[in-house]
Amino acid sequence: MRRISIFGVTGSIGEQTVDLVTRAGGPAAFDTVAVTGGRNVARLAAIARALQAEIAVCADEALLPDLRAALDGSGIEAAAGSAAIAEAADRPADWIMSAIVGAAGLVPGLRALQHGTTLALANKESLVTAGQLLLSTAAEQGARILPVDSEHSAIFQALAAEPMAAVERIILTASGGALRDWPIERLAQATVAEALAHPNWAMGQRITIDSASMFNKALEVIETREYFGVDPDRIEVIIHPESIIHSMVGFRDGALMAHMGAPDMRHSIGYALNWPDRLDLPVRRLDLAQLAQLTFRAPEPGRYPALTLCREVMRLRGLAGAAFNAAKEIALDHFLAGSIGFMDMSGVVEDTLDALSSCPGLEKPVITLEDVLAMDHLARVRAAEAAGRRAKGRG
Ligand SMILES: NC(=O)C1=CN([C@@H]2O[C@H](COP(=O)(O)OP(=O)(O)OC[C@H]3O[C@@H](n4cnc5c(N)ncnc54)[C@H](OP(=O)(O)O)[C@@H]3O)[C@@H](O)[C@H]2O)C=CC1
Ligand SMILES: CC(=O)[C@@H](O)[C@H](O)COP(=O)(O)O
Ligand SMILES: [Mn+2]
Repeated sequence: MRRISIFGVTGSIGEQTVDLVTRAGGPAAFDTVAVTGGRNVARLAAIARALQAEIAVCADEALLPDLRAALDGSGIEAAAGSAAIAEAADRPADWIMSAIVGAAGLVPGLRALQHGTTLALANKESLVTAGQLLLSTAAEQGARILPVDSEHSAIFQALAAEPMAAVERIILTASGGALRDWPIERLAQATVAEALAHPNWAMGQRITIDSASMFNKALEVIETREYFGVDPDRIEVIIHPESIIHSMVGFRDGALMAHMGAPDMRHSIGYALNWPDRLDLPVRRLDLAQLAQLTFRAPEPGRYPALTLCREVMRLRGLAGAAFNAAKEIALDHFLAGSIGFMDMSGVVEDTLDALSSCPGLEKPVITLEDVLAMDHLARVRAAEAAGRRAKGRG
């Protein structure tokens, strides 16, 4: 039986992975090694019991007594803290779902690859912060990274029978997010609740706000560059409000191959879970006559400064991705806390990249985990300062 672990099991991607594992038969179909969560220990323990996991780990050390109590009598081990989450990735497994949100997902994913484990990667932040490191580790260990992000799963599937030499361009589709039809001058006033009203996808809070600002798409452009090794000039973004086409690959003969389906992450999660096979999945089938039309429009740069910023990050490479992601995470924390406005998020990221521009190592060609973690820390400090200045300016 295949041994699997699910990191970030209590989140949106984690729960959808549990749904598919459960539909496949749960403990009768998979040996679950580790499940990890952040703070929701009641749900973490319930999933661990249902899947009969060996160990459940929560990120918050203060919640270990609660997790132990919730697992009492089950025989399932309990642990807590980021080191314990990383150690859970050392436990032998065949397949690991990486669905922790943010840069916290990097170390467990890297540890899994160091053991040669197949990594189903939803945590795009790992590729943005340390793409070279993840890919070189996977290559050294003969481990496979299977993309779970819907766009990258779509591209991966379109490329299954084609060499990269045949690729002319990659077109990432974007819904445009909750505020796509707002007048640009109103965006600065957008509230958290307004930015959370995603038109098509039900996702975690952070990625949903990132979708509205298109920081999500900016991360995905970098993710595409890292994962598929394509030149940034060959990566395009198009707004496709229906989110039916999940991305497209353009080939040198002019053909465009589009991956279509209902906006349901269980497709790309299930594809990665069953790969290299294609098995039945419980996703809605498209009724094209009912859909009738698919529409597209170019993103306006003034509405989505993140899409411009990611181009500079790709020009710099090295540790710029780690700085960009960390600054974005801090800017998002401040927006969620109400201390800065919606459009200040891109301002904070831009200020942080400017403040770090003379930093030795930003363009370092070969990066280590220590380099990445140091840059992540420094960028968080600079971004907090930048957010503080903007908060004062508002007050
Ligand atoms: N949701 C989606 O449809 C998509 C998501 N992704 C990517 O997948 C990843 C997960 O997204 P999503 O499921 O939406 O996020 P959620 O916020 O729904 O879930 C995040 C998960 O990570 C856990 N977590 C939070 N902080 C930490 C931490 N510091 N250390 C360890 N675990 C932590 C949470 O635990 P708890 O809740 O218990 O606190 C939860 O299990 C992200 O990288 C996102 O960009 C990509 C494409 C689509
Ligand atoms: C489902 C998924 O992969 C998300 O990353 C999605 O891309 C979010 O939607 P938009 O970023 O297109 O709004
Ligand atoms: Mn995506």
